[in-house]
Amino acid sequence: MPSDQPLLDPQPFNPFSGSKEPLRVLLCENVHSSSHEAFSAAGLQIESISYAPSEEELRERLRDVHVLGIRSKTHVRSSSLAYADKLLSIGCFCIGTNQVDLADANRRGLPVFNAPFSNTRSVAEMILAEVVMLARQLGDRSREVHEGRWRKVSSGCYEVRGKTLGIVGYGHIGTQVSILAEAFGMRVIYYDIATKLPIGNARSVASLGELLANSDYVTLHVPATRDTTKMIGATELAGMKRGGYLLNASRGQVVDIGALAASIREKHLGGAAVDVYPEEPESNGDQFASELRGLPNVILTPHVGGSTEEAQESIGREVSIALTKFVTAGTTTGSVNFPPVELPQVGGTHRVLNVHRNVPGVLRDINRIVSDRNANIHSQVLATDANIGYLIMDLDQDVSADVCRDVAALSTNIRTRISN
Ligand SMILES: NC(=O)c1ccc[n+]([C@@H]2O[C@H](COP(=O)([O-])OP(=O)(O)OC[C@H]3O[C@@H](n4cnc5c(N)ncnc54)[C@H](O)[C@@H]3O)[C@@H](O)[C@H]2O)c1
Ligand SMILES: O=C(O)[C@H](O)COP(=O)(O)O
Repeated sequence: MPSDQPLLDPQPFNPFSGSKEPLRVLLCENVHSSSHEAFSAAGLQIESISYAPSEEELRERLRDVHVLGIRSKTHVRSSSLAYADKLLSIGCFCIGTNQVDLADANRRGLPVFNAPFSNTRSVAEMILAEVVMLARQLGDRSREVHEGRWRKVSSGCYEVRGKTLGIVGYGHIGTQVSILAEAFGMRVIYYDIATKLPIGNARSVASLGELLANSDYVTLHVPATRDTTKMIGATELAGMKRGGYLLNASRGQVVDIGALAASIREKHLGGAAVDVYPEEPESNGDQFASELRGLPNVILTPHVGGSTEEAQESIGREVSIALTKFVTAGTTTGSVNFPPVELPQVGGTHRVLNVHRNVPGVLRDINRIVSDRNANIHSQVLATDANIGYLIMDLDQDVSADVCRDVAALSTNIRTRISN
């Protein structure tokens, strides 16, 4: 059972990061081994598992873990974080971070990192491949020939040249898809809630409805948010062209799967390519159930949009470097839920890292502690957001442990440690 000591209470100085206890990293969901280099160089001990642990298993494992690495399927909720006494940081070895309670991690002083670009191109290439596969019904033809059935047909099969691709969410992936689609001779329109620079000849449209009504292919590249949940349901599908195609490699909850299956069965849509689902199996070999199984011209893939050797290798390096920079130097640049701080360390000093509640007077209290110890601050930087303040300071080595202990005892303290 978890201890009843929630982390939001001011903690006594926990010297684990300044002591000789080895730091441990838990990597879930087959995070690429390219991550090991940075972790090993920083002296972290690595444990890897191939699956997404359940909430209960994660809570148990987190008791003894300093750094957690996950991909898109491991849910990290407040109920797990509440008792993760040793945890310093979380790395999402992917783009999406909706699987982590980012606000709660922020309040607990835990920066979360991701890899915002490393699998972008892989997703975009898959989408273009699927546009052609849908246009030519290649998924069905391939299955038939595998089954020994020879069906050479042209009816209902088209070129993509001159057709309109509608992109919902014109961010990193959406713009890459836009470039590749134009190279194929497609017309591109897009809809985004933010004003975005059109790439090439792409044109923005004013509403989702306008995009759906004017596209032969609609591809979704939005993040999982409250607004994008079931953003494509029965009404939106009915608003698409008869014979149009829907592609979803964003997040499962963006599309109402029942409505999509009905639209295909009723032959309103000509096909769909789906990579992500509201419920996904936790590991390879698990059974997968969906209303979409067996429907004509529906390509189903097991959330592999970002699963290429190039992307995974690059993500492994990028996120492990960000995590080790945070563990060793407190750097939070690139974190998705923390104020960005990066400070070159002054030689011969110890670095104190403090996360506190963002209320007036904290810096004054901390500087008074340093001054009472007759210590010299070699460098100091503070950054804040609405909830927390994040402070790095380099101090004389002989006073750092005392200062750290006193700062950790402040009522505003969330986490304080010495990185080295
Ligand atoms: N299938 C996969 O393996 C895979 C791989 C990588 C990413 N993804 C998913 O793709 C998503 C997009 O990735 P990205 O790197 O392009 O993200 P991004 O943040 O660069 O772009 C997302 C775009 O969506 C826009 N947007 C947000 N809400 C919107 C709304 N309600 N309506 C219209 N536009 C909206 C944003 O303004 C932004 O331009 C990720 O959040 C992730 O969930 C899936
Ligand atoms: O958010 C992402 O980058 C994608 O959904 C890929 O996630 P994965 O690493 O679990 O394949």
